[in-house]
Amino acid sequence: MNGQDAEALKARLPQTVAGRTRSLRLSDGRATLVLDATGLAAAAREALEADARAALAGMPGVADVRVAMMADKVARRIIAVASGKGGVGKSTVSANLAVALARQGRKVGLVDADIYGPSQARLLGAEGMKPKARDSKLEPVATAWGVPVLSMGQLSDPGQSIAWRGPMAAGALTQMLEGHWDDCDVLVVDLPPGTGDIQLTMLQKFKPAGAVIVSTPQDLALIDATRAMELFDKSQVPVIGVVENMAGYACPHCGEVSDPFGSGGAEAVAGQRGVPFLGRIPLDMAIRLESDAGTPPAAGDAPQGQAFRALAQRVGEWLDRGAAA
Ligand SMILES: Nc1ncnc2c1ncn2[C@@H]1O[C@H](COP(=O)(O)OP(=O)(O)OP(=O)(O)O)[C@@H](O)[C@H]1O
Repeated sequence: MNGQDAEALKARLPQTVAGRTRSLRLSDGRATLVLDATGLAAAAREALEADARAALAGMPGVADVRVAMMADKVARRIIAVASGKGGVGKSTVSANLAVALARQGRKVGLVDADIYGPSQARLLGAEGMKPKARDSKLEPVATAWGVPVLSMGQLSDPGQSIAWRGPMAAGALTQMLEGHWDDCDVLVVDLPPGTGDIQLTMLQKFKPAGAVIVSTPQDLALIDATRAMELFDKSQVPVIGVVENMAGYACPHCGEVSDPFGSGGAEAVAGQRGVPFLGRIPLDMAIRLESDAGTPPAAGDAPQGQAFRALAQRVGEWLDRGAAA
């Protein structure tokens, strides 16, 4: 082994590789390089490794190249799904976004923080399953879709109406977010509508990496969506974009598409605020029926899952851009 030779090789590495080099050894013509891939998305990691191999292979005294990649534990990123108004389909979007992101091969968990109507256990077919506690932390409930879930609904008995007041709700949110999420690197959080205590706890204690805003095309929903965006802006949480739900209704009998709530409003609002428009999800009977049955449309390949898969594609690209930055 020759330390000086290794130093000479290191000096000739391109800057992108040198900046991530943890160690480089040269022994009997074999260069062994350890790279720090912390925070890099898969494609960026592969590109880094290819650059390193190409650079070392052409250097004097190198007959063989070994590259090892290591990464510090990547911080878990929270995606908050929010709306200004109730009933716009925020829970449906959260569940399907989480399932579609998991289908991309990501480790995704779902937190249902909707104190007014926790519905994630039903949407993911995990109704009646109670999380256990281990080392005084909650163990998320596994679902058939590879997305573990913790929900406000699981923390109270079914049918028991709980008046979650501020501190109690904030405590429950904290318990859920501090659960055993193990290898989940993305947590989708279904927030209650509006701008109340849960939102404040979320923003102050567990700052989300970004927020997805759900709105229907109605004017009223759009005004409220703008308010929700302002809250995230004030807290310097980037708005990943706006989704328009229940846009366009295809009549199951004649196929004619109508727009019961108007159309295009969410895209216009996104444009005004300079945030991306993430797409339209049609008002589709199949979405409601599958959601009620606990089989999220995004888990299948039928057309009613398409808009959710497209949404997850855009959110996934946003996550990868953040990871590579
Ligand atoms: N694109 C859609 N097509 C058809 N039905 C939908 C669609 N999106 C949501 N729904 C239905 O609308 C109802 C309300 O949706 P959801 O519970 O997701 O809304 P929410 O915004 O989370 O409501 P809340 O604020 O009450 O929690 C549900 O019955 C759901 O199945």
